[in-house]
Amino acid sequence: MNVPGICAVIGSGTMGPGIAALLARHGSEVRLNDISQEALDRAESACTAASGALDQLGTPVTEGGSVSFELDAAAALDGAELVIEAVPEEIGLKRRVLERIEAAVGTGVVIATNTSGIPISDMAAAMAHPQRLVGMHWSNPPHLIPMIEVIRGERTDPAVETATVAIVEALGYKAVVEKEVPGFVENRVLYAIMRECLSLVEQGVASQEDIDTCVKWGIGYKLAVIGPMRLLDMAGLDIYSSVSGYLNPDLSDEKGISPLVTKLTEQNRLGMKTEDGMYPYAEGEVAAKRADILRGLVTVRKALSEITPV
Ligand SMILES: NC(=O)c1ccc[n+]([C@@H]2O[C@H](COP(=O)([O-])OP(=O)(O)OC[C@H]3O[C@@H](n4cnc5c(N)ncnc54)[C@H](O)[C@@H]3O)[C@@H](O)[C@H]2O)c1
Ligand SMILES: Cc1ncc(C=O)c(C(=O)O)c1O
Repeated sequence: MNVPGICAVIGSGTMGPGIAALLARHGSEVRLNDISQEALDRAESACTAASGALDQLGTPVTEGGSVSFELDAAAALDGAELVIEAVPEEIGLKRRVLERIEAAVGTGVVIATNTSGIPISDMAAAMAHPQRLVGMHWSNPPHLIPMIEVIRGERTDPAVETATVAIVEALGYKAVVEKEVPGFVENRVLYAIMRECLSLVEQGVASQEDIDTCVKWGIGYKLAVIGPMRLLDMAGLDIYSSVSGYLNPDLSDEKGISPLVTKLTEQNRLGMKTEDGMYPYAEGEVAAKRADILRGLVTVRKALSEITPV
């Protein structure tokens, strides 16, 4: 299976531009749509930056690829063979957008949602043809993280799941096929880590800088090479039993949103997008940090590819 010739990406915030840039790199004519002209203007430079990162990575260019920026959803959807929905994580909004998408495209078109973890069946509830909705959960930044979760809802046609896996593989990425649970696999694991880290900061156990250092060098580096299930074998299951016996009852089981995150969000301190969040950012620092992160991810991915080809 090749990457579809015409793709529409609906929503061009954090995720849309990187997704579009990767599809275009693989030869697709991509229409990136948003309701905000400002978001589309920002998306143009984000696509250029994503394309630069793909150059650094050495991802070959397939002839015929392009990205166009469309305020008009109907124009973006016209002739699309694959539609990827990437609007904000709000089920009511996603349902409305999906209804509009399915009214504009043929019944054979795969409609994928990049939801971070809303069950696909919940989103498909209002669709006339729910068999073509599939979860296609990209990881941020989507043009560099070479793994996509593919999630079938109760009414997703198995052929749509198979076609989505084939598209992921045609992009040179790994597909992880899952049953639907809230958060899917990646965010269940990531949010378990983040819940514990936030709780440790809130309790004053360590500074957030030291927690970042501990996770990057102590856990992140190791897990990138071996994965948690293999790490159990490396550590010894007897050790895991002893430690988890006293540790699990002490871990955070916070059911709500972290009080620290709630406070910052109420102050509109949302992170890099508002140039203030867990960390403050001086003028120009966000662009520099983003460039450092992209450079770091390219370097690490090249190194990891030598031991585990994608
Ligand atoms: N940010 C991440 O790290 C990340 C990673 C993986 C998945 N996701 C998921 O991807 C989706 C998008 O996330 P994001 O971070 O890119 O969000 P975002 O808020 O950065 O961007 C969403 C964009 O959608 C636009 N939009 C809103 N309504 C629209 C409509 N009706 N039609 C077209 N565009 C519309 C907004 O103007 C905005 O530019 C969410 O479901 C999110 O949970 C996010
Ligand atoms: C905080 C956070 N939440 C969701 C996602 C993905 O759905 C990511 C990510 O991909 O990095 C994330 O960092």
